Formats: sequence, C-alpha cells, structure tokens
Amino acid sequence: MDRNTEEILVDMDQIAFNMLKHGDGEIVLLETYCNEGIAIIEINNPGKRNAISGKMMSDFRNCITKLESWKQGKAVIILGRGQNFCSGGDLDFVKNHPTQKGGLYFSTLMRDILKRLEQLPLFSVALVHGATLGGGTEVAVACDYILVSEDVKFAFVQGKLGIITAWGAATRLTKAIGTKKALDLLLTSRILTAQECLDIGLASGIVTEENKLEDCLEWTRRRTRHSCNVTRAFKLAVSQSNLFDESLRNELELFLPLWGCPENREALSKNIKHVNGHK
Ligand SMILES: CC[C@H](C(=O)O)C(=O)SCCNC(=O)CCNC(=O)[C@H](O)C(C)(C)COP(=O)(O)OP(=O)(O)OC[C@H]1O[C@@H](n2cnc3c(N)ncnc32)[C@H](O)[C@@H]1OP(=O)(O)O
Repeated sequence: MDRNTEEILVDMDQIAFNMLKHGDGEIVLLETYCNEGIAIIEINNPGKRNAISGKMMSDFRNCITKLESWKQGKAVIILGRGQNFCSGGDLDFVKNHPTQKGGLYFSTLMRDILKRLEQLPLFSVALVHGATLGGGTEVAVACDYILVSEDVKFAFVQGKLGIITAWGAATRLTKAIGTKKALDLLLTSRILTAQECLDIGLASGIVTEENKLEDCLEWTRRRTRHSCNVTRAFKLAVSQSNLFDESLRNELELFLPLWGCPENREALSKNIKHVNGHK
C-alpha cells in the first residue's frame, strides 16, 4: 500500500469530515427503549431507498461513538425507515468518485464503523426488510444477529457492479455460513427470500412485515433478561473468541469481576430452580 494510501487510512476523523458534504439522508440513534438497555439505529434516506451516503456514514460513526460510552447498553437494533432496510452504498457517490482515492474513502470509513460496531460490548440485531442489497447486506452481516421480515429481498449484488464487497462482508459471511455457501451467494448475487435467509443460516428468525419492530423487540428482550454486566461480558467473551487460548484467558478476565457482584449475590439468595417441576 503506497504512502499516500497509508496517510489516508490513518486519519479517520478527516475522512468522516470530508464525507459529510456527500449526499443527504441520516442515520440516527433512537433512545425509545434505552430504559431497557436497547438502543435503535435508524437508517433513513427515503429518496434513495435508504442508500448510505457519505454524510450518513459520518452519522453512523457518531451513533457508534455514543454507544461506545453507553454503560447501560445491552443491545442495539439497526433498522431502515420506510419500505426497505438499505439499498447499499450511495451509487451517486460511487459514480462520481471513480478514483482509487474515492474507493478508499468509500470503504475505509464504513469498514472502521462496522468493526467498531462488532466490538461494542452489546449485541447487535439487524432487522432487515424489503430490498437489502450490496452495502445493506454488509451492514446486516456485521451484526451479531439478523432478523428478516417476510418481504425481504437480500442480495450481495456487488459482483453485478464489477466490484466485490467494499465493507468486509465476504469475510463476515464466510465466518457466518461457511466458505461454500458464502462464495455461492457472492458469485451468483441471487436474491434470498426470508425463508432462504433462515435456511442458509444468515437469519436467526423471521418477523411479520406489519409487526416487525414489535416482533424484533420481543425477540431481543428474550436475550436481555440477564444483568447488564453479564450481558455485556458474554458479548465480549463470544466476540473475542477467535483465538482459542487467548479467548479462554479473556473469558476468565471477564468472569472474575462478576463473581460476588450484587447481581450474583442477589440471584444466589433466590435459590432459583431453572427447570420447572424438576425433582
Ligand atoms: C460500493 C459497493 C457497495 C457495497 O456493496 O459495499 C454498494 O452497496 S453499491 C450499491 C448496491 N446497490 C444497488 O445497486 C441498488 C440499486 N437500486 C435498486 O436495485 C433499486 O433502486 C431498489 C431495488 C433498491 C429499489 O427499487 P424500486 O423500484 O423500489 O425504486 P427505484 O429503483 O425507483 O429507486 C428509487 C430511487 O432511489 C434511488 N436509489 C436506489 N438505490 C440506490 C443506491 N444504492 N444509490 C443511490 N440511489 C439509489 C434510485 O436511483 C431512485 O432514484 P430516482 O432519482 O427516483 O431515479
């Protein structure tokens, strides 16, 4: 990688600032359910089927920065307003910035954002519906879970545009569903239905089109029943489990502070019987 590229790669603040002037739309953090430890990130660019513009990348980065300092967070749901989740990166930016530098700007910021999303000490759920294409699929597979609405049309269309995934989805998809299935989706760019997303192992559940958020919240609440500390420690233990020995050490370091904590002592005092009717 030449020196100029290395310089660009280093200054993420500068890239985020430069991208602010590209495109419209917004990505906002909704605090409606924060009292339950659940945040929502909403993608909203109605004129472009929620395509992610440069300005929206900066918005997204600001949302992640806020979540990184939210100590009561257990989960974050990412969803799209209107008729679909996200139609990918803003093609107007792509068309107007054909240079290597344009490609570097378009990919570097989002790769950093999605990496930071993965590293949050709270689990993420992509609630995808309607057309979820290109970069929209890349945002989804960067989340811990994907819930699909019955009307989803999920496709890695990058190959049809003469490029490959710009924001890391080839790597994440392979980790999620295995080499053969990942390569097949990337090489065919075929559109997956909700059932196919479930069958191939991409989606963890199917929600109804008309009640998708309520269904998603109910699904998420079933996974936020433990204390905040436990929820966050399990997320970190699992997400950092790529190196086995290091992961075991990491799991111990996450376990020890919880031993004897107030939640631990309170739960022990209840003598909880975990299986109904078990003798
Ligand atoms: C750099 C790669 C990156 C990555 O994967 O990492 C990418 O994501 S590249 C982008 C990949 N996405 C696409 O190619 C999607 C192209 N759009 C469509 O297939 C359709 O628009 C669809 C299925 C999203 C919606 O179809 P529908 O018939 O419902 O609506 P329209 O096609 O009339 O779209 C309405 C309006 O939105 C504009 N639009 C849609 N998607 C994008 C986009 N990704 N970037 C910019 N603009 C987009 C479309 O042009 C229409 O605008 P209008 O001015 O009304 O013609």
